Amino acid sequence: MLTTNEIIREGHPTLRMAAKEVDLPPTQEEKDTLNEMLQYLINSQDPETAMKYNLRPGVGLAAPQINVPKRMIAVHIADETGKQHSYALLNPKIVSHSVEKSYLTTGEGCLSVDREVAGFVPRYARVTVKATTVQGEQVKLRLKGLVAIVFQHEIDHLNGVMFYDHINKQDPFHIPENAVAIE
Ligand SMILES: OCN(O)CCCc1ccccc1
Ligand code: NI
Repeated sequence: MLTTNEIIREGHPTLRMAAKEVDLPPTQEEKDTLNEMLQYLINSQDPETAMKYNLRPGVGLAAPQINVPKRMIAVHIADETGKQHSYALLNPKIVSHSVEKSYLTTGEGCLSVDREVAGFVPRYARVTVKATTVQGEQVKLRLKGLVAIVFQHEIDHLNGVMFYDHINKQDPFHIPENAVAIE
């Protein structure tokens, strides 16, 4: 089972690499890895399991974070109605996005970053993502709100981008032009 120890931290070169597209259909090993990434998120959000295995909670995980430079991401997150959504995706791609921006009012963190980095991270308010699920189906997801932010954070990892790369150096708490604040 994946634990937080397997997550590489900033400074590790893999976090700054462009991850490689996964040839379809994925190998059994690739499917297992992606399912383990999703299971990590589910475990990390269960208080008992997180306590038992000392798991740092996360809502998303990208394969480069476990030193696998492949274009695979997992997201496990509740929406505003409290409904849990799980995604285990191969080769996710943002195919279109809003002009409008959004930002998480708490700022962002990262399982690969063992420090607080203050500041707002400008994101697209809405994104359309095309991907292949671990079960092999093509999906087209139209996302907004927190899940849209998480997807952008994860897809950034596939391109060697860290959340703090987006923070305004002159004014970290600069609010992007008429951006949507996500609590
Ligand atoms: O790459 C995922 N990971 O480092 C866990 C944190 C996920 C995350 C946290 C805040 C805003 C967007 C995404
Ligand atoms: Ni991250």
